[in-house]
Amino acid sequence: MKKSRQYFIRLNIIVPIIFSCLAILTLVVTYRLTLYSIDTHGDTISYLAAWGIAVVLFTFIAGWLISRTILKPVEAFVREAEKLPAMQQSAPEFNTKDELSRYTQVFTQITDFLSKMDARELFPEIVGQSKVIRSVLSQIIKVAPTDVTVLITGESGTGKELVAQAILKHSKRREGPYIAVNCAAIPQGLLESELFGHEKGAFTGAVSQKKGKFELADKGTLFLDEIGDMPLETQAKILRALENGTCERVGGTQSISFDVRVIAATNKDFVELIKNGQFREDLFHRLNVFPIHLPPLRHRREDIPILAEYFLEKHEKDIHLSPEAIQVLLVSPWPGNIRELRNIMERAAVLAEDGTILPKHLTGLAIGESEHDDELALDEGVNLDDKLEGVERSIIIAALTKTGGVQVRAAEILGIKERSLWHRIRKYEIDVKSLKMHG
Ligand SMILES: Nc1ncnc2c1ncn2[C@@H]1O[C@H](COP(=O)(O)OP(=O)(O)OP(=O)(O)O)[C@@H](O)[C@H]1O
Repeated sequence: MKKSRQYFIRLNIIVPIIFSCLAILTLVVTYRLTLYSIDTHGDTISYLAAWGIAVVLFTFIAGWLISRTILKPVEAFVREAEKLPAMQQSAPEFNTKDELSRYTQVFTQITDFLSKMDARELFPEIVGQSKVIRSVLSQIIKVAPTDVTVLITGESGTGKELVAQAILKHSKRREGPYIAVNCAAIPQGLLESELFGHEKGAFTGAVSQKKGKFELADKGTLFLDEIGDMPLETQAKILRALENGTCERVGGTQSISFDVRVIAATNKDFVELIKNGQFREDLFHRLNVFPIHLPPLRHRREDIPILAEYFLEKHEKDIHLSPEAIQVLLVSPWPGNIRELRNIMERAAVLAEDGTILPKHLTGLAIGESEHDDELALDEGVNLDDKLEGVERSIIIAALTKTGGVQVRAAEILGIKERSLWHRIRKYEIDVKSLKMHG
């Protein structure tokens, strides 16, 4: 049987071509008619008007037919999409708007849904649904498959190493070696020999030749943690090594090539370090190719209840947080960030005898020293509405976490109508499903 040939037609090219042809046709017909009327008839105006109306009608009908043909499959898609349970759950008001708004609404819902699904499926170990965490996940998706150097910044315990591992997991080098160096944990005198290796007898104690981390990470990834704590001389050597793709072992003369992707992290403020002459600006620029910043937990309080439930899930016993405990967690300053939250939850899980964590079980938490000042501080560019919305969002998430995502009960707790809660859930883009998952 003869195979029929298949063509791929791009709508965004074909539609403008069709309409351009129609416009050209209209111009040619009008021009011809004008000439014809002037040559043969005295009553030019009525002839022109009649033909003009005919041409306009023709163009309109042709345009309508074309757009119907194009929009028919779109309409069918939107109708089918609206029937999906996930869509009905999140948007029961599709029929209220005009056609264009309806299409826009459905497409926004679908893309939103897909992006969340994608991120959650790809990074199940990174918990959180704040805007900032979603933006971090989309940055990871973009940068992971490339060989670009990544600089992760953020306070201690914000998840920098977790993010570095997520990048590695989704990179082309995931099968290659992954070498992590904590630059702050290695004594200054030993750091260079750790990074670049040393030859036998290079210094007292160098009883044999040793490969450096750059060499060991060849064809893989080198994670330079706490890079802000690196001494200036080592910084100069790191810069040279990164620029040239080669290094020399301490006490050696031979140049060793390496093919390494660098991910660096620090909890220090580079602006301060550079200003104080503690960090080389050129090395900073060499590392800062793709920056990812992880804000402290107190700046993304909406993630606290989900993270807390996530850490409790790991516990064998069925343990839940009381609403009072959630409120306490929400106002704590969290200087140790997510690491501190994890530790507090682990301790509370042991202390909660009947499976419910109460405020008294949250031992070691800085209650009363709440850094509300941090949140409510009148820093430059403060926006009252944004701050209030952040607080409102956190309270709604706390209620939804408590009810395991059941909106009727959450609305009761909050003393608002279910419909009003639904509107707020949409406004703040709260992912109720993930609360069900972790609740
Ligand atoms: N978004 C998150 N979801 C789940 N667990 C998290 C998240 N962020 C951090 N954690 C957990 O918190 C702990 C601390 O994270 P991590 O070691 O990555 O922080 P860090 O920023 O590298 O800290 P440091 O600067 O002190 O080295 C780890 O147990 C990590 O798994």
